[in-house]
Amino acid sequence: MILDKPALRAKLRATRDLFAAESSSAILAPEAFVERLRAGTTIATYCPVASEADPTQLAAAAAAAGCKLALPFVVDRAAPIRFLAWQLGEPLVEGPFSLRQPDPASPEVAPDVILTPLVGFDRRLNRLGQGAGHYDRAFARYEDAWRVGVAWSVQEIPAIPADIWDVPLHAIITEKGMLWHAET
Ligand SMILES: Nc1nc2c(c(=O)[nH]1)N(C=O)[C@@H](CNc1ccc(C(=O)N[C@@H](CCC(=O)O)C(=O)O)cc1)CN2
Ligand SMILES: Nc1ncnc2c1ncn2[C@@H]1O[C@H](COP(=O)(O)OP(=O)(O)OP(=O)(O)O)[C@@H](O)[C@H]1O
Repeated sequence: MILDKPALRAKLRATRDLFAAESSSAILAPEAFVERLRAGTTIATYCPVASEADPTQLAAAAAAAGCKLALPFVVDRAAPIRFLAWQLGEPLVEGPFSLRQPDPASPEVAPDVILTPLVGFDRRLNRLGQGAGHYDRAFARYEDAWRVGVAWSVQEIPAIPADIWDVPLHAIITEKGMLWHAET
């Protein structure tokens, strides 16, 4: 079992690249996800880069349910991300790490649901991210938000080595469906 996070990240990114190159699956919105969406609440989604799973169908389901959308805005590794209001189809600007981001003049919003990109996950809903702590810090700031990871099923490994600051997810959605503990 690989225990150090940088080595795990490299292995999982390679697995993800291979899977995305060969597969034409899409991430669809599971019923249990749609049922939890409430009109007027704010859902943070993300714009996928490279071989990341695409959350567009989840964001579209949220918009159809009357939710407001937001996207993360990142300046660099050190600064925390901020969630800015955004609507499907609204223009994006180039950001660091090849990201496409919302207009920086958009208002900052507090998300009720955070759709979270990830590099790896395990069945206990631990996640491994990019290593900058951007989502770990967002989870600490918005501790009441519903934390939903979005990934390809091949990104699952038996156990993610968790550090004390790692906050587990409430649910993970892959092309195979939603993994969650119903009580959360
Ligand atoms: N699509 C997307 N948006 C996101 C994230 C993400 O992981 N994916 N973030 C998550 O925190 C935040 C941005 N933070 C990031 C921090 C580090 C790297 C990074 O080190 N990227 C690597 C390449 C990664 C790869 O090949 O998958 C690099 O640029 O070398 C990327 C994003 C917010 N927005
Ligand atoms: N709540 C927090 N406040 C400040 N720094 C934090 C917090 N949580 C994590 N960090 C910092 O973020 C860095 C990255 O952590 P880690 O390698 O666990 O990220 P990750 O699991 O890849 O997740 P992420 O997607 O959030 O980057 C660590 O240096 C850690 O100290």
